Amino acid sequence: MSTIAAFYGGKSILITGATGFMGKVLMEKLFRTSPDLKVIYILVRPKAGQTLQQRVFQILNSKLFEKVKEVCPNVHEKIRAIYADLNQNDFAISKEDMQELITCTNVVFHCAATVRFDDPLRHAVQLNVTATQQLLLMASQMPKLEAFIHISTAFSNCNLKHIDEVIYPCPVEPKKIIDSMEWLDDAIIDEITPKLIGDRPNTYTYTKALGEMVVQQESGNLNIAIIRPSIVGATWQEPFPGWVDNLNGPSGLIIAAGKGFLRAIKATPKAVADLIPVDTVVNLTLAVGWYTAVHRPKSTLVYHCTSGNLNPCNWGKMGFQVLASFEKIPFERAFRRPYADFTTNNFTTQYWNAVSHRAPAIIYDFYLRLTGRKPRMTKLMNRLLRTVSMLEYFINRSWEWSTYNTEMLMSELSPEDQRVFNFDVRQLNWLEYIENYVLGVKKYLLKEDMAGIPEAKQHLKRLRNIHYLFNTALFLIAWRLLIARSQMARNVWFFIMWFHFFLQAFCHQEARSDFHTAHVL
Ligand SMILES: CCCCCCCCCCCCCCCCCCCC(=O)SCCNC(=O)CCNC(=O)[C@H](O)C(C)(C)COP(=O)(O)OP(=O)(O)OC[C@H]1O[C@@H](n2cnc3c(N)ncnc32)[C@H](O)[C@@H]1OP(=O)(O)O
Ligand SMILES: NC(=O)C1=CN([C@@H]2O[C@H](COP(=O)(O)OP(=O)(O)OC[C@H]3O[C@@H](n4cnc5c(N)ncnc54)[C@H](OP(=O)(O)O)[C@@H]3O)[C@@H](O)[C@H]2O)C=CC1
Repeated sequence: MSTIAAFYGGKSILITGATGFMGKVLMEKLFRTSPDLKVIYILVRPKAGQTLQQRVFQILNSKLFEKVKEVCPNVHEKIRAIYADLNQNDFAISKEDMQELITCTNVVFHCAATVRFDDPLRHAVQLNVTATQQLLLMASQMPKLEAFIHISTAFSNCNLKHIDEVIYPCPVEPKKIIDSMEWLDDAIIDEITPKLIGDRPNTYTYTKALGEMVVQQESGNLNIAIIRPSIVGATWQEPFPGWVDNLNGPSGLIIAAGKGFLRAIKATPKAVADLIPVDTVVNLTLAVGWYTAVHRPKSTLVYHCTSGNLNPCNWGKMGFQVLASFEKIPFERAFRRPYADFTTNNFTTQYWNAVSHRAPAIIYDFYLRLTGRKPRMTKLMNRLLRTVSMLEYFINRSWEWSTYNTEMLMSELSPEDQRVFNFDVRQLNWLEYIENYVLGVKKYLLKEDMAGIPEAKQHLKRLRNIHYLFNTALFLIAWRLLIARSQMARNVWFFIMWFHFFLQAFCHQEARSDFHTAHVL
């Protein structure tokens, strides 16, 4: 019998962010491994016209929860959705609900956050810092509380190259930031944001760092731990491989590449792709909950949930494998054939953006106009390129995260716990994982049927033929109109062709050698 699973038996557990990507997998695993737990309280807000009950119903009836319903048929009785908005004072929780939460909760998992990179500082502070402070205040009044687990990110200190499992101070105290958000107006906040975030790339990483400081300062007598996952990806094993339900991290780019919208990206092939499957993060989180409650470490321990130092993969290898997976598992109705060029300098990035992204979008919009339809591709492409530019910071650098606490915890687990709550990322086979990831994106995000694969392959063949035809036609028209008529045009044309092929050869050479070395590495 697993000691960790037994620990959660009979417990009342409070989860924030339970409707999010990680929160759902956390709930699923808890119900599946500890079906005798007493209750899971989840703080939920109504969203997109759905009531709390409708949101919970949708989660419990999703594919993710199929196995849970077998082992815990009364799961809907054990989940208690509490109306809450983390942006409001006291989270807008009713007095009765608050009383119940304070009296009964044994373990808190704080997963809620805004994970948007472009959130205004005021909003990111409210959710990632102030809400954490308020939750800690609530927790300090819970007489039965055994552990409080805070989910942060491995990138909260991405301004450093080597990151230890410690809480690093920020130059301005979180309390001062929280206070200033109350009286500064939006224009001033926007003006001081770059100065406050300093050498971090966005408000997300900055406010997650402030959130950790708040945890340290407000911990009081609580048993607290912080988990820092890196880039959280689809499930590796549990409840089944490849499950994913949002576009964050690599998932959105996998779609953009598979549908042929994104064919080149500014990424360093040799940089470490520190991806971590969501079920690995959840297993570590549950193990940390148990360890913190039972062993009560004297100080707040930080656990890095990363893959880079134990089982490194790089972006070159990942891109290569994603592309290889599209051969077997093509997406339906692709705009162009999937292709991936990794470039490392701004000039080639601009070149590919113009030639591979913007030009085809303009031509397609022209075609839509000609056929009496509304053009939309240029707008879509601009949004995609904006998204890609926000992710570039993370795919052109490598970080080293030490994992002493995580490894220490692994050695503390019984063989049974190591099996049931496996977070040993050394066992992960990247090629298999990425193929399942692409399959999961197709099935669970795009909701495409596997039966459509032969037709998708046919479509890609047609696109290849259109591509050849288009290039040949373009060449013949140019030749007929210009080249045959004037010597000057001929010279210019030969120069352009030479320059184009030289650039292509140069870019391919650069991408290929990086790709090759990265793949070999
Ligand atoms: C040549 C190709 C090779 C392909 C190889 C593929 C493998 C390489 C993968 C590389 C991945 C690198 C990922 C690095 C991530 C670092 C994560 C750091 C860890 C964390 O702790 S953060 C948690 C994760 N958070 C995020 O990922 C949030 C990122 N998203 C945002 O901040 C916002 O969505 C963004 C990007 C600012 C866009 O905002 P906005 O313009 O307001 O638009 P929307 O959010 O409404 O979305 C617009 C549009 O874009 C789609 N979308 C959203 N996110 C992504 C995404 N990550 N990738 C692609 N597309 C995305 C969204 O669905 C919308 O589409 P519509 O069709 O509805 O318009
Ligand atoms: N995904 C990743 O790559 C990584 C994530 N992390 C961390 O993991 C944690 C979970 O992330 P993830 O699951 O991916 O994020 P999601 O964006 O999928 O989920 C965020 C959750 O927070 C909830 N939430 C946001 N605002 C409010 C609010 N005002 N009131 C109540 N609930 C709110 C959301 O609720 P709703 O459904 O109503 O919007 C949702 O349940 C976060 O702390 C994040 O920083 C760390 C590293 C990487």
